Amino acid sequence: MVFSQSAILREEVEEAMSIQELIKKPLTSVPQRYIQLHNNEPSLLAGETFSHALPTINLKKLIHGEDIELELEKLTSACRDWGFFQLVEHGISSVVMKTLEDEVEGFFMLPMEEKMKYKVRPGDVEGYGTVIGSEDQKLDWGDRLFMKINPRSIRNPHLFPELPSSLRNILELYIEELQNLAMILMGLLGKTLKIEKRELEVFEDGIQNMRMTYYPPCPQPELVMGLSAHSDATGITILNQMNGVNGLQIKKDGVWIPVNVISEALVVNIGDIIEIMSNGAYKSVEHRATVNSEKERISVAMFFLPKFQSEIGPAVSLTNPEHPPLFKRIVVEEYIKDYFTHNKLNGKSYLEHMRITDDEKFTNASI
Ligand SMILES: O=C(O)CCC(=O)C(=O)O
Ligand SMILES: [Fe+2]
Repeated sequence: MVFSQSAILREEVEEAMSIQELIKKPLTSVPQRYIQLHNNEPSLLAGETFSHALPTINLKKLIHGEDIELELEKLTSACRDWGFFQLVEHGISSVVMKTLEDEVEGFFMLPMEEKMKYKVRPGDVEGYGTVIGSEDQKLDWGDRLFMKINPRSIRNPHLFPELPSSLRNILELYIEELQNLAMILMGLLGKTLKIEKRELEVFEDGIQNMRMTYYPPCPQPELVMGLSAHSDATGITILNQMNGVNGLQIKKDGVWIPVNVISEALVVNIGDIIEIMSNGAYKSVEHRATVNSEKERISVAMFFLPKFQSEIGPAVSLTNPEHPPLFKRIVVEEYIKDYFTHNKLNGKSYLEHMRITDDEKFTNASI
């Protein structure tokens, strides 16, 4: 009796942790906990066209092309007008991309007992499954593994080091390649913003986190959200929509628009920290992941932040009496701690919390 009760309990826990487990039973309607009313916001449907497509940036042309100034101009407007772009010719080989896709898919196909070894532990933000804050919290339609990756000393011993070795090996390679790519991009962003080079040094050997997500098909996709609307609390994020299934949407001028997958392209987006450092010249953009009724979607997002002990705030080279700082200065460690207690995934609310209010401007001016 005790055994069967605990078996039921385990099943319930596993269902809350994993949509893959939930949909093993025949399911014609979505359980209440997953229903999120998001359809009252205007959005473009997949077939509809938006007057401009998300910009595509060619990294090779940006570095070795014939007209680098023109490419830099394209990058500037992509960051300023969109906060998001597709990156092609990024230098990550097709073999690495394909191996990673197979290995990440392999992870989500592991039996539940295996994946539960990595489950989010009480009070933790890392691991497999959803961080459940309260009983009435709405749940997203996606199974995730979130891990801190760099510096190595912050790797959680029961997560990355314990992953199947073939997944770990390809991840090590991908993590390093993306770290190099992120630094190249950061340098280019600095150039377009005219931020002094040393102000971006905070990103060298900075913090790198990773979220792998498996979004199973859903019988009523219009009622759920794969990943709720949020902006990323990062410098930049590099997203790999690895199995070619659409689902990402970004909010542009108040309208949700779909980002179509371009084979082997990576999607780069500006996070809250670059919005702060650029003093609002580049803005982080709200985005979300939708799901569909036919095919699972798999993505890996890599997040790049400055070093723990560094301080972030509007770049000194961008602020002057005509352009006063719009955001507070804060040490990264503090920023991250506050983020996880204050916000989670909730629009751009955390960035707003960093904004210097009119009252504070007045107080500062009167000191
Ligand atoms: O899976 C996606 O398309 C979006 C992922 C994302 O935005 C995130 O992990 O922060
Ligand atoms: Fe995101």
